[in-house]
Amino acid sequence: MVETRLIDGKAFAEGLRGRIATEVAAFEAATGVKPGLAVVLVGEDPASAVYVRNKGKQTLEAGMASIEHKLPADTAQDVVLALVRTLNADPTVHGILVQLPLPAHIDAQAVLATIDPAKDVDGFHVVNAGRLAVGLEALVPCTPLGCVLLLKDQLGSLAGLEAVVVGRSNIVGKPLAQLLLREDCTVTIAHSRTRDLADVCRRADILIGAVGRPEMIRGVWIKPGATVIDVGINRVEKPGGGTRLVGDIAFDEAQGIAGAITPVPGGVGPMTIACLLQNTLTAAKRLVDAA
Ligand SMILES: Nc1nc2c(c(=O)[nH]1)N[C@@H](CN(C=O)c1ccc(C(=O)N[C@@H](CCC(=O)O)C(=O)O)cc1)CN2
Repeated sequence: MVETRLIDGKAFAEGLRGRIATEVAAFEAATGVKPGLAVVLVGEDPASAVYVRNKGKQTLEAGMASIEHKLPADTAQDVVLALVRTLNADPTVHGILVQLPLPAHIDAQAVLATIDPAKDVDGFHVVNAGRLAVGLEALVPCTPLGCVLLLKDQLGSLAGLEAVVVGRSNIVGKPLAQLLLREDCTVTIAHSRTRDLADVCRRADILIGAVGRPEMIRGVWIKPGATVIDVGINRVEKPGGGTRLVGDIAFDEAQGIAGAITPVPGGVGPMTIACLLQNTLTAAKRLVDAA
């Protein structure tokens, strides 16, 4: 039985946001440029509205400019594309983010492909995905970046460690596997259709749950002492009524087996917005250097 440490993503993200604010102030003093982040929200999804509000608030707290565009759910795709093109051409905007999911009538890939890759602070554009895959400088997706920052803080060097990523989304699973490869991990991408998933997970020194299924990864699937990162944010019914958030990992079962684990909430989630701010500053620096 090992003692399982809790990885406090909320505290880590707070510290990171403080360091970013210091860097933003120094950058603005040196260049006269205030980094600007434009966020586009289409529709009234309540969770997305909360995330966008938090992004705006934390952007301002970091000393950057926040530009919000809220469009009704029935906005035509061409209108969204035209807005993105306007933001691409706006020199006061250094980062552009279109909140996902988009309403069903809008082709998300078409919208993401319209964002200038130099301002693509979500790192979802195929140019940034490709640059990450071939080892070139890229803007990288925020949630995977947050996972790697937490892992390096816990473990130092990740070189040679066996990492299993359960989940193959373009937003988390695939870019996270690329980032872990860049850290010299031995990486397996598994998913809900992987044969003998429990055995595959048991190989992992680093186990990542990013499959979007509540508590699918059981405690007995975890190698004793492994570092476990839970990317899942699933809202489930409570027995007595109401709802609560759970991750993709059965958190209670992991106690006494995992060496360390992120909680949900308060683990990976807060790192997503902190890394978005980091990417916005990086994009602003590169755009100013390139001008
Ligand atoms: N364009 C994007 N869309 C979406 C992204 C993204 O990175 N870019 N990720 C998610 C939503 N998201 C940010 O946009 C996000 C999700 C969760 C959190 C977070 O801090 N979660 C808290 C719990 C919050 C709650 O109580 O519901 C936590 O885990 O502690 C931040 C950002 C999908 N869309």
